[in-house]
Amino acid sequence: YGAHGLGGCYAPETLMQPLLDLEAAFVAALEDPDFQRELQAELRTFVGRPTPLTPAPRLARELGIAEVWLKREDLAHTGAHKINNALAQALLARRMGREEVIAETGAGQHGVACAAACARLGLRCTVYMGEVDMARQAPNVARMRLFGAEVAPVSAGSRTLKEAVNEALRAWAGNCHRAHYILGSALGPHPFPLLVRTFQSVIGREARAQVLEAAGRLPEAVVACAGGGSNGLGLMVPFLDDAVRLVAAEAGGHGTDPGQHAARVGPGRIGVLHGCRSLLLQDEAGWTSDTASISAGLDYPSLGPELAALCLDGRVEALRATDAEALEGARRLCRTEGILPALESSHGLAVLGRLGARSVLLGLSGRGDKDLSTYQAALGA
Ligand SMILES: CC/C=C(/N=C/c1c(COP(=O)(O)O)cnc(C)c1O)C(=O)O
Repeated sequence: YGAHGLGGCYAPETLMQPLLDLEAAFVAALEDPDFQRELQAELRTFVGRPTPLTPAPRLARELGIAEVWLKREDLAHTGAHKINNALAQALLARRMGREEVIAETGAGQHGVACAAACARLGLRCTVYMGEVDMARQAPNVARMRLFGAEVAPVSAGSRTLKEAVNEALRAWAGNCHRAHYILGSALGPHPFPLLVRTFQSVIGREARAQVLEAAGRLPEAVVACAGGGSNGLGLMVPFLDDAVRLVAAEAGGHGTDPGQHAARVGPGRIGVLHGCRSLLLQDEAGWTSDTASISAGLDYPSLGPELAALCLDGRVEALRATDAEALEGARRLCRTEGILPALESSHGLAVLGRLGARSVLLGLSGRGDKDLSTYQAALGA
């Protein structure tokens, strides 16, 4: 992707053929009317698409912005955008004759989405999740198990998303003829970044049509939080050729020193992690740095290669919101519009007031039920 040659397929020999098979199956499925018909029917009747584009006049007034629109992925089934990709990849897995799915999760939303899609399609599901994330997103662990998935605790390293991806990739490498690995963000070895952004771009196609219909023109700015980059790319890709500012909000954590945040644009340098070459938080010796964020879904040292390339090429502006600013963004949305956002989405809310834009469309990537204990502790709910 982009002038910096990001992306690629840095995978062990044993995964090369499964990745080639996946790319071929993906291309064939996209061209298969039956696959598309089933995917569209499931998105409509199981996921509940199209998700609404909600005007937020009271939030806008408090921020001094003329218009704020919210693309409501929090209202998709399981409570976040992750279901768009998980369902499509589960349909693809079944089409490839795979009987089981492996996945990683940080915030638990991707894990819940995979567990729900696998229950729906009759596939076995194993989700790898860091022990730290299992504690801070406990409601999602319960939901995965209720959907019949096995949640495999990961106790290595920082016990968050990075290690969960390591374990999921390792498990897939040892079982790649029977299992499909549903990678949850626009990351990983090719074709995963392409697959995920393609399946997530339904968000932006809907939002662009909805805002033209409701407002009669495009917004000045389109904003999304960025962990691996899937909800951001899904929302922004259909706007790439428009004269619209595109803004990605990264996790500013609780400081600017290495290990205190997960802001890759700026502090990150190009490196390889989890099969793809992209912006990566790393030390001088090239060891991946620790990260920190109040939101599990943004707490990851690398940014997906396509969104990283768009940032490096200047098409997407990367801003960062600290833990405290994200909490304030969540509090403000709750009080002005009666919507409880996921901590990840709250990073997008936190930057709206800084843009100097008259009209803004924000991707609300998920709901905040999973974060209630954090909100209660921080906001005294
Ligand atoms: C795949 C690991 C990321 C997860 N979630 C990331 C996430 C994100 C960040 O991931 P991207 O959209 O891929 O940047 C944003 N919003 C919500 C509600 C999220 O749950 C997860 O496991 O649920």
